[in-house]
Amino acid sequence: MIQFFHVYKAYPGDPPVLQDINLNVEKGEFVFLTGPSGAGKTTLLKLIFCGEKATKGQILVGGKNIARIRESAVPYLRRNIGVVFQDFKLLPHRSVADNVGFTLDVLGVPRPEAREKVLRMLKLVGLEHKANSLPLRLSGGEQQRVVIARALVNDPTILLADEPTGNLDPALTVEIMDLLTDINIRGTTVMVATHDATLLSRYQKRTVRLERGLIVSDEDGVKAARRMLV
Ligand SMILES: Nc1ncnc2c1ncn2[C@@H]1O[C@H](COP(=O)(O)OP(=O)(O)OP(=O)(O)O)[C@@H](O)[C@H]1O
Repeated sequence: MIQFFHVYKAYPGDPPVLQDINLNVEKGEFVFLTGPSGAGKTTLLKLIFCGEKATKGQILVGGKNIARIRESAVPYLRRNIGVVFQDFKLLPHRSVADNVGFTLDVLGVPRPEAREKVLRMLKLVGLEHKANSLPLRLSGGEQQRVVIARALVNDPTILLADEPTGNLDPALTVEIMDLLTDINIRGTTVMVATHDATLLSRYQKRTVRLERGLIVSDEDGVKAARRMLV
């Protein structure tokens, strides 16, 4: 589903942010991406949805080489990828339903069909009763669930989440992680960047660790959780 072959990313004048990344994520997998601040987690996720371009190497997403993709083809790629990033904020003056349905509006999906999809997504994240509320009237955890519903409304095959529980207390963290696990069980390939060790040991998923732009380990869930305990 997602394959990296000898991928490098460097910004002009700086040492590489990612170096010789080789990674294979199968359809339906759940993968944690971890490592210290500045290790390159966000950058790696951005490469997958063409938020950044690789300097060198090949990246296949659903079999397509996206390192060489034309600018005009990027929106088509993104239809298959849901993104939960801190910098993609909710529109404060639009209702929860409008926020979730925004992409469908842009894509020209007919209103009744869009409405049905939005309600299905809000139900999935347990917020159908908040469809007409404004985002700021919701708790932090509820807002994050709206962000997840927005990322999923177009039925993407891949969900990328960058520190999705970053600002949440432990109870809400569990709520969001359970939701992501549920989405994964339904068939979506999920990648989550986090430096929260509690998440890694609690959820026991495949864990790829980055340090200074290099993959230093790639372990299945049980092994990764065991390592967290020593
Ligand atoms: N647009 C940019 N221009 C120059 N350097 C950048 C740019 N974006 C990221 N970097 C650098 O790339 C490195 C990796 O950043 P990245 O955000 O991917 O790390 P991260 O592991 O996600 O960190 P954090 O956990 O703090 O979010 C950092 O040193 C950062 O300063």
